[in-house]
Parts: sequence; C-alpha cells; structure tokens
Amino acid sequence: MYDLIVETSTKLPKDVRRAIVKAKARENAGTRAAMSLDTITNNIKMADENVSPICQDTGLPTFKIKVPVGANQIEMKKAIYEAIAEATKNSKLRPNSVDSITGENTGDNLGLGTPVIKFEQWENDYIDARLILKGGGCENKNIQYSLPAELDGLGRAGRDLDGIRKCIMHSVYQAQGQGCSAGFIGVGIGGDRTSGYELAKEQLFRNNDDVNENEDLRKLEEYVMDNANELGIGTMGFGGETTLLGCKIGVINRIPASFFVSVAYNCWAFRRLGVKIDASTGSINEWLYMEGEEIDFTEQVEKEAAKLESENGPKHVTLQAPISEEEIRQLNVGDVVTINGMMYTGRDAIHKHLSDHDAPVNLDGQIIYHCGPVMMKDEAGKYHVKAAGPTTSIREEPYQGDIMKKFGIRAVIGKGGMGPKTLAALKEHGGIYLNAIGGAAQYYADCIKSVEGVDLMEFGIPEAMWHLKVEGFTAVVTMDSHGNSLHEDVNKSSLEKLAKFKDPVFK
Ligand SMILES: O=C(O)C[C@H](O)C(=O)O
Ligand code: SF4
Repeated sequence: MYDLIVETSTKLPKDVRRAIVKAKARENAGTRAAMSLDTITNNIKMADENVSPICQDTGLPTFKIKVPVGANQIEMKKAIYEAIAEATKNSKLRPNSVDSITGENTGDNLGLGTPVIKFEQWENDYIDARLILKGGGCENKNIQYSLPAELDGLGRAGRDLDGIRKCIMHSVYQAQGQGCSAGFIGVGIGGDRTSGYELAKEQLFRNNDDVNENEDLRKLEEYVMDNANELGIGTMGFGGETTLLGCKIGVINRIPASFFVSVAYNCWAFRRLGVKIDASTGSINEWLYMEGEEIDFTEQVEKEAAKLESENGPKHVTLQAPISEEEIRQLNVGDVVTINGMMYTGRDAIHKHLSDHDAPVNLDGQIIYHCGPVMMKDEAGKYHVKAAGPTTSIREEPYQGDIMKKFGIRAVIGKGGMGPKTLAALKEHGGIYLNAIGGAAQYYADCIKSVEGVDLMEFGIPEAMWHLKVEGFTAVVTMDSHGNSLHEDVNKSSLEKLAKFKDPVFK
C-alpha cells in the first residue's frame, strides 16, 4: 500500500502521459498554452526524478479494492492507514485532512472520512487495489445536473441523450481553467445524487484509451472529445487548442422522477494507479495503467529548451519585492514575469485572518502566493519545500481586493484567475494578478531557494504563511492594473463558442 501511494503521488500513469503529449503536439510553439504544457511536462519529469509529489495537493486518497471472498478487510484497512501516515511523514502526501468546522489539520491524513476506502468482493483469487489522488481545485469543479435544465449558452437540456450531451459540454465550459485544465471528465448518467457522482468517479478508473462497450455512450464520448476543444479554454484557461484530455461515460438506472447527469472533473495531474496483489503473500504481481507506449519526457524537455532559445516570446519582466506602483502600472496582460526575492504564502485561512487582524510581517509592496506547500522538517528543525504549486485563487475573491489595499500588497500569484471585485481593486490600487501553472509543484519548489520563516502555523502546514525566497519564479500576468482580465475574455469567448453546440446532435 505504501508503494502504491508513493507511486500514485509521484508518477503519472502512461495513458495520462500520452494524452498530455498529444495535447502538446496540437499547440503552436510560443503560445501561452504551449509554454504551460512545457512547464507541465518538465514538472512530470522532475516528479519522476525526485520521487516527489507531482502536485502539492495530494487530494483525498480514495481506494477501490476488490478482494477474494474471505479476505480480512479490517486488517487491510489498518495497513492502509499505516501506509497513509507513513507516506505523509515522508512528504509523499501533504497533510490534507482537516476538521470541517474548526479547520484543524490532523497532520497525518487520517481522520473521520479520510482516507476513503471502498471494498468489493469478487470471485478471483487476487486483490485488485486502485488509488486516486484527486485534488481540491478540480473536485470543486464537479457538477451535477438535474434534467430537464436550462443551461447557459445551450438552452433547454431535455431528458434524452442530447440533453446529456449538452450537460457534458456545459460541464467543460463551467470548469474554465480552474480545475487545472486540460482535464479529464468522468460522467455518470442516472442513479441518485450520491450514486450518480459515485458512477462519475468510477469512470475515472477506466483506461483513457479504452473504448466504451455501450454504442450510444461510445458515440457520445467521441463527440465530446471531438468538440470540447473547440471551446478554446486551453491549458490553465489561457486559451488554446486543448481543453479536454479524456471523457468517460457510464450509465445506471434511475427512478422515474429523477434524471441526474453527474460530472467528476479531474485536472491534468490525473494521479491514479492500481496493483494486482497476491492475496496470500501481499506482494505486488502487476502494476495497472502501465501498458502501452512509454513517453520519454527527458527528450521532450530537451527539445523544448532548444525551441525556446530560438523564439521571440512575449515581453519578459523581472520583479523583486518590494515592488512600486509605477512598476506595476507598466505591466499588461500577457507579459511574462520572473520573480527573484521574497514572497509570502497565503490561502483561505490567511485571507480570512488578514481581513480582521494585522499582518505578521510588513506586506507593503510585497507578493502573496496562493499556495499550500508540502514541507519537510529536517533534524535541525529547518523546513524544506517538497512541492509548491499554486492553489485556485477565486476562493479568496471576497477578501483579496480589500487585503491588497489594506496592506499595500502589489502582486498576487495563484491560478484560475479572480473576479470583478479583485479586478477593480487592482486598477484602483495598482496591483497585478499572476497566473502560475497549476499542478507544477516540482517546478516551483525548485525555484524556492530557502524558507526564511513561517507565521500562523496554528492553521496547519498548507494554510500557514510561509516566507519564501525564490529565484527565477515565472508566471504570466493575466489581470493587470488597467482593467484587463484574460480570464474574463476567455470566459466570454468560450460562452459564445458553447452556444454553437445548441442544435440537436443525437436525436
Ligand atoms: O490545495 C491546493 O494546493 C490546490 C488545489 O488542488 C487547487 O486546485 O486549488
Ligand atoms: S492544483 Fe491543479 S493539478 Fe493540483 S490538485 Fe489542484 S486542480 Fe489538480
């Protein structure tokens, strides 16, 4: 179980790698989407080499285990709990289990409801154990439709295959870049609100290259894969050719009055693996999702480096805090910014705290990074960053603008963009929003040269305010101080494109 957890957190399965490489081939060199995919492939390679988490959000570990009749599930649960605690201690998982009401972090990923373990008996004599580590940003973009429904851009979605088609297209649109697109979706048709989502998540365990045995669903999967990319949302919501990397659809019966279509959205960092285990010895006999072509990311990364040197990319600016208002006003959406010097992490707990407390450090002219890192404390008590990509910024929308103005913060780094309240504050106060590449936790951890301090540790490791010294930390300006937002633009254009899918396709 320990090996399964470590491999799942640090190595993407082969089918997922192939989907990412295909996406790369579709993007034009030099575009934001291509640059993001370069960072993503580089990150996958670094996670392989460092045996460290691909993304800092190691999610809610969810195990699906098929056991021979008579296997002791109580003993197996105990083994899983032990392995989870051990993997957390060794920084292969971020401590991710928090009390829902107080926010207190248990520190070892164990607690009420975590991890999720589902057993099923079967007639075979071996154990099939599968694990998915699905992070919070993409989980928040799951969506459930109750048909009939009125959908933005698409109009009426009725209780038939075409209504289902509309729901699926809409689900990709509503996720925008916030679930770290390009993503994979699992769709569950039917059931109740619980079993529908369950079915949707089960689809994520299918091999991305398989073919649906149900003829209607096969056609629907192919339709979605052929058309969703036309929404133009692209990697990280930057615009681009690839928005969706996989679509798997399942169906179960429903009761007459209910008609649910449930969609589970998974980021590109699609961490799910499985093993076949000998039921008598406990040894691993086979790894799953490992068939087919192996992608050599080392070769990929070298090719990109050569390509980049020969190209004129977007405007490139280097910043070091404290940043002046004048420097900020010179930046525009699309500029690429490289940061050297200090930045401070702050996510949900910090933003709420700062809204009615003083800051523990002087934030005038400083940079806030929406990030909950994986940390390791060495024997001398010094912290080291093991994984540190951005978190979804929109959660801080109610606080961000006020906090920037209150403390004089000049730049915020996160992913997925922010809303109109923050955009107005950036204009009024002189601030920028920088979009880092979601999930690229190894890439950014490598840019962090030292941990200079930490405040508010009582909020737990992911939520504390870490003082980070960085070098060469690169992100894109997606909201500037002149009222421009790439996120607003992509949202608007993708809604227009969504409306093109209004007419019936499946009669
Ligand atoms: O919690 C995190 O670090 C990130 C989260 O998975 C997100 O996508 O926002
Ligand atoms: S940060 Fe992005 S890649 Fe990581 S778990 Fe969240 S959605 Fe997935």
